[in-house]
Amino acid sequence: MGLDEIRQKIDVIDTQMKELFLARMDLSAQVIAVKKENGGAVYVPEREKEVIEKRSAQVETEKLPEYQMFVRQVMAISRTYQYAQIADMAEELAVLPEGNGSIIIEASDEQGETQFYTMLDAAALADLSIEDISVTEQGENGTHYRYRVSGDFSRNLAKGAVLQMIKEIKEVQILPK
Ligand SMILES: O=C(O)C(=O)C[C@]1(C(=O)O)C=C[C@@H](O)C=C1
Repeated sequence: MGLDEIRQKIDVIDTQMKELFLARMDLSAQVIAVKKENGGAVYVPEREKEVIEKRSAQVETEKLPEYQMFVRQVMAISRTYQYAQIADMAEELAVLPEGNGSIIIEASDEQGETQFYTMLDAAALADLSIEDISVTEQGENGTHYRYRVSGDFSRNLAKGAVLQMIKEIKEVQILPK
C-alpha cells in the first residue's frame, strides 16, 4: 500500500472518530447538565479507572499503553469541556484577566507527579502557555510550585481549564494580581 492510500484510510477513520467524538461530547454535556442540578463533581476518578479497565480488556498488549493514553486524554478533554460549561458560575474565576494576560498559580504536589501533569495537561488542552515554573518549597510536605500561565482568558475553554486546575489540584491558589 502506498502512502496516499494509507492516508485515505486514515481519513476514513478520522471521519468516523470525529462523529463518535462529537457524540461523546454531547453526552458529556448531558452529564454536566445533570451534575449542575445535583451538585456532583466533574472529576470522578473511580469512574475513569473503571472505564479504562473495562475498555482495556482484549486490547493487544503492544498497543495497550497508547490505547490507555487515548482514553485518558478523551476523558480529560471531556472534563475540560464540562468545566467550561460551569465556568460562568465559578466565583473562583473572578480573578482572571478579561482577555489576554497572565495569572500566577501556586500548587503543592504531595502525591508525586500526577498533579504537576494535571497542570501541564489542562494548560496544553486549552492552548494556554505556562511561561514560568519555579519550585518555591521542597521538603517533607512535598513540592510547592509556582506557575505563570498566560493566554486569552476570555475563551470559555481557558476558563474551563483554570477551573480544572483549581478543582483537581490539591492546595491550588490563584494569587491576586
Ligand atoms: O461519568 C461521568 O461522571 C462523566 O462526567 C463522564 C466522564 C467521561 O468523559 O467519561 C468525564 C468525567 C469523569 O471524571 C468521568 C467520566
